[in-house]
Amino acid sequence: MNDISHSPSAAQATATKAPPEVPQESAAVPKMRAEKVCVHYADKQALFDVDLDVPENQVISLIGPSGCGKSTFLRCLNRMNDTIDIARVSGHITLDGENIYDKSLDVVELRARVGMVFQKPNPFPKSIYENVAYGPRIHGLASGKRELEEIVATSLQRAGLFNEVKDRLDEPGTGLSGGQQQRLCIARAIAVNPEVILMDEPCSALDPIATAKVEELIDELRENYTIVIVTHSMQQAARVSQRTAMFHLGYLVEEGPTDMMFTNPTDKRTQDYITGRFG
Ligand SMILES: Nc1ncnc2c1ncn2[C@@H]1O[C@H](COP(=O)(O)OP(=O)(O)OP(=O)(O)O)[C@@H](O)[C@H]1O
Repeated sequence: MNDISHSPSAAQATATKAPPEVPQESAAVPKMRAEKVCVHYADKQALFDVDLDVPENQVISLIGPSGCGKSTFLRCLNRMNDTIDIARVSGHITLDGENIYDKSLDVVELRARVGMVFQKPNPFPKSIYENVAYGPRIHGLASGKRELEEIVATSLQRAGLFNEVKDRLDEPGTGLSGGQQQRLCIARAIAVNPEVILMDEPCSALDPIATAKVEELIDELRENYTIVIVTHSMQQAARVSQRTAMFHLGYLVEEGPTDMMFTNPTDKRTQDYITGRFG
């Protein structure tokens, strides 16, 4: 991954314009920042010079037609593309200002800080308890059995699942309903204290009631976590996210407050996509 020099940030530009006598408020520093991110799968380029800020404690939706690169971009944020042999990533991505592609960075640690929830709920073939306890145990987050039990209970509570499973924690996670399994996967992600949660179409395999529960949960989680969600549902993007980024053919078309993106997008491709003309 190359570090690329870049032009002054918007924050710096704004700072230049501020009257000198007014104390400058520090501009909101993004939790994550992507600059000039390109991804190739072998010879095929899937992302072109993507610049995107991920604001802290907000939900940002990535939208766009199938194959436009949303999941590829999402996977850049916790280096999941490293697991794809033919994938090559260039550009610069930071988490709290730190280059996540730095050679000295521990990728396991990064993936604990930037957790991921996948399209299809994928609990381990273990008990509900073990699904949640596994991460904290391998990351050494609990000093003993009691503390581990507390982490499991708190994570299940935060994922809105505790009351439904508290009496059967030793039953298999795979025995839960699809929606419960997805909330279990969210509890598993939360259990290792992430700062950012990446969600790749987390509701696409769920029915409307389970979807509503997960959406409600996403809204609650925003208080403590930064969330990036890939979704095909315009309604879902509108319901859960404060900001929306529109991708098309590997390019980031535009990004802005969700209500603006859905009522007054500046790019015709966004307009066409949200009105169902393609995708
Ligand atoms: N593992 C891979 N190997 C080769 N090409 C890939 C791989 N993953 C994605 N691609 C290609 O990269 C491009 C972007 O795919 P990506 O899955 O990121 O798009 P997407 O917007 O998330 O699509 P969808 O909405 O259908 O999930 C597509 O052309 C896809 O075929």
